[in-house]
Amino acid sequence: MNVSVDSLTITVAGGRRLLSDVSCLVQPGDMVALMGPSGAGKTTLLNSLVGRSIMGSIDGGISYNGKSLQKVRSNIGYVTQDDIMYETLTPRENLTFAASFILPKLSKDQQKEVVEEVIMKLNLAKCADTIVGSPGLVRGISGGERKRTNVGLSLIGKPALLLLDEPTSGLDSKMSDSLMKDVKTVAETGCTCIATIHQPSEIVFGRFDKVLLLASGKTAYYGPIKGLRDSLGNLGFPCPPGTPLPELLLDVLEKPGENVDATDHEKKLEGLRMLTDSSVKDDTVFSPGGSEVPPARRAGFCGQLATLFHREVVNVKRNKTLTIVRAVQSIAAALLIGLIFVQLERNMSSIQVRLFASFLLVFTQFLFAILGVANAFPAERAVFLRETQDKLYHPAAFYLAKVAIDTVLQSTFPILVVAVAYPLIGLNSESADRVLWFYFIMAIVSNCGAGVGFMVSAAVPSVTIALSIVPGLVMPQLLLAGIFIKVDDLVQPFNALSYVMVARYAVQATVTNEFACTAKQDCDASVWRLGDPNQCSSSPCDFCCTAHEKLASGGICPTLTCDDALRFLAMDEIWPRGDSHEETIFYNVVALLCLLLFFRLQGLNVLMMSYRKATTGRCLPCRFSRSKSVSSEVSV
Ligand SMILES: Nc1ncnc2c1ncn2[C@@H]1O[C@H](COP(=O)(O)OP(=O)(O)OP(=O)(O)O)[C@@H](O)[C@H]1O
Repeated sequence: MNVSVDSLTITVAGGRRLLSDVSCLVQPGDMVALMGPSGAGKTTLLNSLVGRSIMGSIDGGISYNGKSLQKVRSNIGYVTQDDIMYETLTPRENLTFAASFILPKLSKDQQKEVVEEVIMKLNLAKCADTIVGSPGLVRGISGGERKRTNVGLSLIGKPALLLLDEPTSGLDSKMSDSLMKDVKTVAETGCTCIATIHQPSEIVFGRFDKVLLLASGKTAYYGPIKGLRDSLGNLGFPCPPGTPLPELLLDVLEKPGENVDATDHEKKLEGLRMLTDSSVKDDTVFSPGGSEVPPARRAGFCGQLATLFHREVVNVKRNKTLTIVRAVQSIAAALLIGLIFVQLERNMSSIQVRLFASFLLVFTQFLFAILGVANAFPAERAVFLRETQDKLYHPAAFYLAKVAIDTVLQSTFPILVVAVAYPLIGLNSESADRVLWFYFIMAIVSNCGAGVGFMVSAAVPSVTIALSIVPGLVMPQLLLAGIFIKVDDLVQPFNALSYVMVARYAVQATVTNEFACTAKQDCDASVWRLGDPNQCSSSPCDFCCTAHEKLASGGICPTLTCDDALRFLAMDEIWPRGDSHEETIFYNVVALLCLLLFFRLQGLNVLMMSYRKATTGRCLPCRFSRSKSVSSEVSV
């Protein structure tokens, strides 16, 4: 692909110019090194070339075979500086999933052939079936192999333009040379390659055809590398024999030392710029050209969804430890709560204790779910942002696949909790309905926790930030659930806030479920309200009084039936409430489902905002943005 950068100027707020009148023409098959001192504008230029988030006004433009970026975006491969990929998958699996997104028209066998070709081209055969791993955490492939896999992900679609951001950073000289040799092989197939590079060795530098030198956002030189050492010598720059050319170039761009005449140095730099100008202004070179590049087709929404779903299943299977930890956590919490509240008596004091036990079970599910997601998603967020910026799939497809698998997982853990804690505590098991309702409420709470966790972790870039936000979201659930103070007695705005608390509806539903008993025929209130506390255990009523309780209540047991218990807990004044226990449970479950839907939709909203922010520098779509600044995607 032919890339023509024409007087590109990027100005950010405050009038600072990141790039100033940068021009160059890169021909198909050229391998160009983008060099300059730190802060010279290399990354800014590379980001502009791929339309990544740049806040500022852009003058001039970039065309690709004479076309705009939008028309050719899918033909551009961008290798980010960080090797962002699924660490639980092998290089072959990462490449295979990429092929499913990028080459949907090809059969599975043809996609496999492309993957194998990339593996061969990048010398990945030896490590193709080893887990990528995470440096310092999970042993996996080497740094160089990760880097090559990262390059491979961009090569799957056979891009016509390959942009690499510091591909050799973190690699030793041997690995760097081996990688750039591989990139050269790609360039030789006609792919235009542009790479930012920091102090390459002479051998690595020699693999490039041209160099674009930037200094303070301006072009210092653009042209062939061959003969450059002689040109520098002719211009009067000192070129001691044996000094590597990249080092010489960076020295040339550095501010002159005290012993050097600044005007003379500036004159020499101008001479270097003149060399550039002669090649850029050459009409024959600047004419739009390059072979026609057909736009690469991406998979449709359903195809994306199927691949993402498959990848998520594999990812969850590989991340077994996380799932096991969450399961063990659920069982341990259920066991602990079950043993603390073991086999509650059916006396008055147990009424309040049943409320606490139900709340604790609900609360721990919420907490585990929110923490689990907030801990795990930020690592995936980086992959999501890279892949959506490369237009591999729509953010909604990613979210749907993720939510589908997550819903199954989040609904599984409460089974363990109910199986362990319910019989241990001796909660209402009058009928199977009671147990099923309890499980259903726990499952929704767990999903709500995951929904909130997702909203947080989709918004922020790191686990640390996500985890520091979580307590702020969990505390209100604890305080406004109606456990410590009845929700009706809460002062404003806490009362209003309690209407959006998962814990409020979960407690109301589980407590109503617990005290939804069938009235006992043999319970004669007139007898048992004044009855002998010593016979408490033989009371035919739902609840009886101990001697202390009777004494404290003035010699009368106020609570005998399940309905009395609900009145005692002020559950007869809750909102929402139906005419029967079943209706009340149902309405509270509907409220929980509404909250769940809200969290899940907000999760998608936050994910879309993160995607837009990474792509265009704005959170809102263009039609909602009042900003006058132009993003690279719009103007380039
Ligand atoms: N959005 C922005 N607003 C203001 N200044 C910015 C913005 N983005 C980048 N800069 C500044 O622009 C200059 C060029 O940044 P850039 O990242 O392109 O440099 P670089 O040549 O890639 O540097 P390095 O080699 O250190 O990565 C830097 O001084 C940077 O601080």
